[in-house]
Parts: sequence; structure tokens; C-alpha cells
Amino acid sequence: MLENVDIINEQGGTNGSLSSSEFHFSIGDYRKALESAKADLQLDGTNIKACIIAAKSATKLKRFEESYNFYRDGLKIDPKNKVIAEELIDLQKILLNHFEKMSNEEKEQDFNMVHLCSQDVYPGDEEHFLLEKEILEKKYKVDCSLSTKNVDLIKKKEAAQILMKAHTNMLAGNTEDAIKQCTIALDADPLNIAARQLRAQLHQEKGNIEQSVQDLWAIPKQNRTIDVWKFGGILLHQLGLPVLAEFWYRKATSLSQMKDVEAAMLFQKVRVERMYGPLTSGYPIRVDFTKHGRSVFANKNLKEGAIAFQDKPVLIGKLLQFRDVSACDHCAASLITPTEYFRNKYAEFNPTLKRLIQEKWPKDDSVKCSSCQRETYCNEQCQREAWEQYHQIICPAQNVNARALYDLHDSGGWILNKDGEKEEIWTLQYSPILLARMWAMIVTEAKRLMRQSGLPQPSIEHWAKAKMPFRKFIVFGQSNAASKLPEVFNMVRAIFSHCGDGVKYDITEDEFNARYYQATCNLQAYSSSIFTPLHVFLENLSEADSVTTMLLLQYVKEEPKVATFAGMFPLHACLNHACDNNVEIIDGMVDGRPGVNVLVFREIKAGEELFTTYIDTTMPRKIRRAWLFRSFNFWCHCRRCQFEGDGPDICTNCGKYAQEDKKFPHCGKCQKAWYCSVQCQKEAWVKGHKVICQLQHSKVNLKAIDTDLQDR
Ligand SMILES: C[S@@+](CC[C@H](N)C(=O)[O-])C[C@H]1O[C@@H](n2cnc3c(N)ncnc32)[C@H](O)[C@@H]1O
Repeated sequence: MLENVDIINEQGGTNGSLSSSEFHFSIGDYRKALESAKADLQLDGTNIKACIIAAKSATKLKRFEESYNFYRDGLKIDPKNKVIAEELIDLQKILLNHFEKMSNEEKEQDFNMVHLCSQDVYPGDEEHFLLEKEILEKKYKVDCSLSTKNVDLIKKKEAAQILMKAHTNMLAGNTEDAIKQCTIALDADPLNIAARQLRAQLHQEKGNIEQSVQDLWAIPKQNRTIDVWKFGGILLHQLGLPVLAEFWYRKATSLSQMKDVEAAMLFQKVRVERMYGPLTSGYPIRVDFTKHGRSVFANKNLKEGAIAFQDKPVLIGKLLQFRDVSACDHCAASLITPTEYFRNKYAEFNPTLKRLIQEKWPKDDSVKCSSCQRETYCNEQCQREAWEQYHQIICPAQNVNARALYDLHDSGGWILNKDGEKEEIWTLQYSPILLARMWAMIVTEAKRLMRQSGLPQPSIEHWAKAKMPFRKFIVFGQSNAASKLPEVFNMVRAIFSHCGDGVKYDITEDEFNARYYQATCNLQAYSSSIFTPLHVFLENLSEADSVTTMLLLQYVKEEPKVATFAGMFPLHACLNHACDNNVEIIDGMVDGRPGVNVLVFREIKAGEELFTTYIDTTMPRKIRRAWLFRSFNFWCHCRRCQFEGDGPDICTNCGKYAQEDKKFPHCGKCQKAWYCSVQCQKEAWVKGHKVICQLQHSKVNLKAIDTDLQDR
């Protein structure tokens, strides 16, 4: 069956004979068709026919994002190409059908975030625990060793009677009297838990937190109820003792067998404050824990155009399609040279122009890894940092198993299989080296701690400490990446089976799946677009001789080609998604290196949450929802999704179904909501449609870089 090949003849420019990609497409071998169309594009980036075949093959393979990108590339070559315009409309229809089917089939999942977040003791917390206990005793004068003896029945009865009076006084608002009576009751029976609890509560109301803690601490551990543990957590948090607070909340959660959601939630709030407090200080934001997990909130009103915060990555990797664009592999800085920028024009420049360029273009201090020569750094400092943080483990000159990984990167995701055929084994946009760097960072740090403590192998504590930086990135949902990418799984397993000094790290299938998902879910695309050697050059030029400068400036018309990287940004990764996002992520410079700026897209009031967008929000609601569900495992209930509909068959307000021949009319303004009656339209308008009806919606930011792995 020669499917659709005739379409390409119209404008795609075949001259009768079928190319290899067309042939494979015609016989339905879409994988091979995509492969040879990509090869054609490598030879000639302006081959529009190859673009179309690549896009159509990607659609057939359900790799829609890739397909969309090929069509977009095609339009860059020929903006008026009719075939592509029609194909794009078809792609939208296919997407709709595909996602509609998927969203009907898949049950909406509601992850309970508190159950997904662990309550593990952090490495080093034992020491912090003792330190905070000391503060409690010395600064707040709480006697943590207070022991109480059991008393006889008569005293117990006496205490119970006085306690009843204390209750009555408390209800009447006589706090002081109630406290006195609790004290008398406790003198009679120091083990009366109700009296301790009541007095703790009364002390707290009066702001005597230390005394309140003293009463709770005096209750023997075995007698502390879930409420007592929870209450203690609240008080200790108020005293600024987070590790003790976590300990008390952890007890409350485990005693209730994870059923006390409030305790688990309070635990995560303390943990999040503890972890992100240092990162947010100096910015008008805070990280809190909500039903959607970590979330970012404004501490004060933020105006449109303001920078809410900046973030620098803990781990980066170049996107594969930019692998040939000069940039520092460690910090993402552009390393574009004059010959790369001016291309063939450079050779034609007269000596004066060339001299001016050489003088004013920033000095090239770039170096390659002196062992493998396969990584480039902007200077020796980046080279040193890369080596100290991860490269020593995965440098192909040191670790033979890492060669295959670098070859995979250099080929753009392909390998030659046993039969000598090219096979695409990595379809993601980011490089597999990024994934390997995550383990490399863990192993390097664990080995450093091991050496520091003079041990022959890293201890459990060392491994736990080394993994800490990645605990800031959530891992939800499932991915069976190991079984879908067996070659890459085996490659990284082999690399980390020999980490030098007799250390090995056994990457299990579960860990591969989790880290793979962790990376794909938390990556942000960014680049050094706002600060390149060309920018420095232009700045330097401003001081130069004006005639030659003017002459040269005629050739500086385009932005330089800058490599896009994917980075894991700890604070930015706490931003949740909304289809009516109020922040946008833009390139920035943080501490002199490329990073991201989180820009306020529309005004945010103090206390409101900051939302970014993970997808292209210009898409219709059902595609947005299905896309988010598939890539990020949640069903979007943002304000916009609540007040937009899917089509004229269902009333967006009341959910009533339309008759086959009488579809519902849409909102005259935005055309994104459909109503069965004027009454419903009015109701929806007041409930929230009014707010979202005229909003501007931004385009893709945090990208679902996970292309269509699930359909492979
Ligand atoms: C990059 S993280 C965002 C921060 C996340 N809340 C956390 O605790 O780390 C992405 C994950 O956050 C959750 N999430 C983000 N936006 C959401 C939303 N609008 N509704 C429900 N869950 C959301 C999803 O589980 C998603 O996979």
C-alpha cells in the first residue's frame, strides 16, 4: 500500500523515484522510514520532503511531539507549504482522537501526595536531634528527663475530680483558674495524661509554648496518643526545632498507620520548610506542602514582569539535537566562535575587520577533558568541577563501559545492532549522559565521604548523604523504562559496576525506572541565550573605532545559535502546573552562569500559588488533560480546566448531554465553553468563567521532554 506518497509529490518535491524513507513509509515500516528521513535531514537540513516523511512516520509511531517538531522545522524552511498546513490539521485531529480514547479509557488517578512522600530520617539528623534537644533543655528550660511515678488509686481519683473543675473553668474562659486546677491535679497524680494535655493546651493559648512542651514531654512515651504526638510536633515547630517536630509527627503518623493525613501533612510542611527555606531566602516566595505536594507561594504581591526567583541547576545535559553546537558541558555557557557565528562570511572579511573581531571577541579559554577529549568546558574551573563532581566516574578514558554511552550521545540516540543495522535506542530529547551523571554524582560524593572517614567502602549513611541533592525532585507515577530501554539500562549498569577503588553501584531495575522518571518529570529546557560571546563582543565593540565598527555591525544581524540544555532545578521543580499559569520560565544568568528566571506573567497576590505550565496551553482542554496525565500522572483541575469545556456535546456548567441534532452553543467571547441554556451560561460566568474567558495563555515552558516512550 503506497499510503499518501502522492501528497508529497505535490510540494515535497519527489521526482518520480521513491527515496528510502518513502519506500519504508509506503510499506508501513515507520520506524525505518523515520530513521532514513532523519539521515536525509542530517545530510541536508532543508530537505522538506524528508521533514514531512519524518513527521508522518513519527505520527504513525504515536510520537506526536516529535512529529509536531518536524512539521515546525518544515515550516521554517517553507512557511507557506500547503502539505504541511494540511498535515498539521490532520495531526491535531489524530491527537484529539488518540487522547479522547485514552482519557476515556484511563481512570482518573488521584495520587495522595502525603503517601508518596517519605518520612525517612535524613542522614545526619541524629546529631541534629540531639542538638535541638539540648536547645530545648538549655534555652527553653524544658526538663526532658522528667520522670513521673505511679500513684495510688485515691490520689488518682482526687486528681480526676479536680480535673473536671479545670475543664469547667476552661469552658467558662477562666484560663488562669483552669491552669491552677490542672497543677493541683498533677501534683496529686503526675501521670494524669488528660491533665497534662489540658494544661499544655491552656499554656499554648497563653503563648507559654515552653511550658506546654514540658507537659507533653512529661507524658511517658508509651502513653502518648496520636493527638499528643501531633500537638507536640506543632509546639516544637513553633519553637523552631524542626528535627524534633518531625520526630513527633512521624510518631503520630506511624501510630495511626499512615491514616492520620493531618499528621503526615504537618510532617511534610516542616520538612519542606527545612529543605527549601535556605533556597527561598531573599526571594518573595516560600515553598509549602499542599495536596499537590511541594508548591510555591508568594509572600507579597508580585507585579507583572517581576522576577519571582532565580534558580541554578544541580545537574545538566545538552539536548541531543544541539550536540554539535559549541557550549560548556558543565555550565551550559555558549562557546560560539567568530567563525561559527559569521560562517563563510568570515573568510571574506578584510584584515582590519578580522583584527577587530580577534581583539574584541572574548578570549577562548575552553578546554577539553584531558583524558577522554569528549567533553568541552569553558575554562579550567568548569573542567575541575565536572571532574570532581561526576566526570571522574563516567569519563570514557577511565571507564571503558562509558564509551558506549558517549557513542550513543554522539550518534544522537542510535547504535549499530548485532546485524550491523542502525537502531534507535534512545528517543528522548535530552542526552542519556544526563541520566548517567545523576548516578555519577551520587557515587563521586559517596566515595568522597568514604575516603574522608577512612573506610574501604561507602557506608549506608554515605550513600544516603550522597543521594540527598536528588531528594528535592519528586518521583511519582510508574515508568517501566528499564524494559523499554534495555540497551541503555544495561549500559548504565555496566558503567556503575566499576566505579574505581573497588566501589560498585548496583543499579536495579526499580532504581533505573525511578531515576529515569525523576529526570524526565523535573527537567527544564534552558540556555545561555542572553549571554554569549557575541553579547560580550558587542559590548566590547561599543568602545572601538566607529567606522570599522559600523562596517562590522552590518554582519551582526542574527542571534547566535545557542545550545539548549536540560537542567534539574530544585526550586523551580516545586512549581505546579496550571493551564492559566501566572509565571513563565525564561533564560537567565545566576551567579555568573546560565540558569533560569521565573518571571511573573500576570499579577500574583500575596498568599497565592505560583503556577507554571508544563505543556502548550493553547491546546484544547481534553488534549491538555490527556497530555498532562500521560506525562505527569495527574488530571488537571486548574481554574481554566474547570471553566472550559470539551465541545458542544456537553454543557460545560451542568454536564447535561446535547441531542445528536441540537448541539450546545459556545461562549461568544472565548469559544471554549458550551452551555445548554442562558441560565447555565450566567451561572458559569459568575462561578469563574468570567476570570478565565479573556486570559492570555502562554506557550510551552517546562517541557514534557518524555516523548512518546510509552508507545514504543
Ligand atoms: C515538577 S513536579 C511539581 C512539584 C511537585 N508538587 C512536588 O512536590 O515536587 C510535577 C508533579 O507535581 C504534581 N502536580 C503539578 N501540578 C499539578 C496539578 N495542577 N494538579 C495535580 N498535581 C500536580 C504532579 O504529580 C506532577 O507530576
